[in-house]
Amino acid sequence: MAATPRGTSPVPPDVRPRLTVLSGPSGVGKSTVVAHMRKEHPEVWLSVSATTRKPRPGEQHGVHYFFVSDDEMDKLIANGELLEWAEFAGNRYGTPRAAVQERLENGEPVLLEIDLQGARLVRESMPEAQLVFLAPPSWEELVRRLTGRGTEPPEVIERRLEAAKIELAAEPEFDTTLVNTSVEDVARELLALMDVV
Ligand SMILES: Nc1nc2c(ncn2[C@@H]2O[C@H](COP(=O)(O)OP(=O)(O)O)[C@@H](O)[C@H]2O)c(=O)[nH]1
Ligand SMILES: Nc1ncnc2c1ncn2[C@@H]1O[C@H](COP(=O)(O)OP(=O)(O)O)[C@@H](O)[C@H]1O
Repeated sequence: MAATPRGTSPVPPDVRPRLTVLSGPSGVGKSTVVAHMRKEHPEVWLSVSATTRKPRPGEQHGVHYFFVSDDEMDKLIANGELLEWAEFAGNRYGTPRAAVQERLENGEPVLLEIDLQGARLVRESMPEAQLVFLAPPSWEELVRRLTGRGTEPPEVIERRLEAAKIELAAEPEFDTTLVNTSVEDVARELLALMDVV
């Protein structure tokens, strides 16, 4: 057996990707897939983002998002408390740094559900992260889902569909693409990618 050089750990480094980023256009089904996955595997930790967007009916502070004012968001950014942040369709969204770091230091898998700009920033700062793109079965189906969700007025849907065109074009930047035809299948595939099952 080869001697272990002094100062290095005899335990091989854990090369499994511990940070997974899930991105994809608004309405593709990211939240639905993640909720399904966590119902069966509550041990999968999802970062809760801060946002200046107003809560939708049923959304809870600290569960779906930390809903913050513009001033509070300014402070989070200025104090370096966000791992990344981006403006999306007129609101700002950011990932609180401390909670993510704590989990990664404990070797726990971490999932971020963030937009394309955020995914690019994570890739720059943490090249070991795996980037997963959730794609719709078709453009028509994406429009149907976003419209059918009924949570945004028409002008907001328009803005999100404009952003979706840019996001769909960026799919080749991602390590893996999952097509959201079946929520159950995608949730299973995502768990496997995260090495949870
Ligand atoms: N960069 C970044 N994007 C985020 C963050 N949290 C959420 N997002 C993204 O912001 C976009 C809009 O989110 P949201 O308003 O909840 O709409 P939804 O994704 O259509 O349900 C989505 O692409 C989210 O993935 C974050 O912390 N950072
Ligand atoms: N595989 C699927 N088949 C049919 N409808 C879906 C599927 N996944 C999600 N949906 C529906 O599409 C809409 C948008 O899903 P949501 O999870 O809110 O998307 P996102 O978080 O990506 O914005 C919701 O009404 C949801 O029930």
